[in-house]
Amino acid sequence: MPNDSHTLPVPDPGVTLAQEEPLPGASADVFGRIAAAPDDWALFLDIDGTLVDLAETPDAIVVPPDLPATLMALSNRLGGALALVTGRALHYADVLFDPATFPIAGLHGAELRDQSGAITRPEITPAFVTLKSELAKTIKDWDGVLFEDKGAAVALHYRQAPERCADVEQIMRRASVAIGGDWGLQFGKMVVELRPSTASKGAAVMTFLSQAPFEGRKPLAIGDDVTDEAMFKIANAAGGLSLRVGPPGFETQAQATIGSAQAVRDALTALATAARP
Ligand SMILES: O=P(O)(O)OC[C@H]1O[C@H](O[C@H]2O[C@H](CO)[C@@H](O)[C@H](O)[C@H]2O)[C@H](O)[C@@H](O)[C@@H]1O
Repeated sequence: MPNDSHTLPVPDPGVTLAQEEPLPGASADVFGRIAAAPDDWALFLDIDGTLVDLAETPDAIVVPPDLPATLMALSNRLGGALALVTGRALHYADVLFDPATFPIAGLHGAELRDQSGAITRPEITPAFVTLKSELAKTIKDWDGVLFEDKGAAVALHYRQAPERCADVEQIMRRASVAIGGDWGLQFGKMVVELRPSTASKGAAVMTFLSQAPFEGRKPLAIGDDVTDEAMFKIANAAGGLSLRVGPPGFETQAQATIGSAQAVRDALTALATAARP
């Protein structure tokens, strides 16, 4: 009996080309290309602002109940070539998608767990532990400023106190000078972080691409923030595709944009459930 479901296009969730002249290999039909050849592609997915909507605080995000299973189905479809690449600490990200687990890079690439489950983690020095506790003490009376201890990284969030932006930047710049070159500043959405200076989402994507089951596949990187630019660059250089979540018009290395985290989820769901060609 003929099965022509593979001829049904994967719905285009509103992908917009970032450039007037698309880069070679870029296409508005990003997800359709993957649906047509799932064995050729690997997916690298940011979490906050990409898989889940941004929220007032890091703990207030809502993971849609069907998202872990959707990602697992998609991972199976791609032969396991799906990795999360996040600024969150690895253990925190795992909890979000429990019981599903994936290869993952945490702390903007400083931590990495590969397909075999092997984990690499940066050292947390006593000096960094002391610095974190001094930061926590300094901001304890700053209403609305949140301290996020991520182990080998630390974040100060000012989403609930935007008027504290300059104070947060200043204290983190000072902390960066105090701790020295092993840690670097990472700016993000209403947040300033100190993360291991070797951390790079681009380097993490490169590491994954050198290993099974990612090796030999073209990467699609999807993200929404400054930290994701490094993985866009690597995905482009590797002959893959890159999508930035948000409206068009931002300066970005991404080849195209997609409107929202909801649009990303819809596209991934369609991809996970589309019939195999
Ligand atoms: O690389 P990502 O997976 O996008 O992680 C980046 C940072 O995400 C989290 O902070 C951001 O999301 C929060 C929840 O929506 C929001 O309240 C905050 O303002 C955002 O900056 C996370 O808390 C950080 O550790 C990540 O580095």
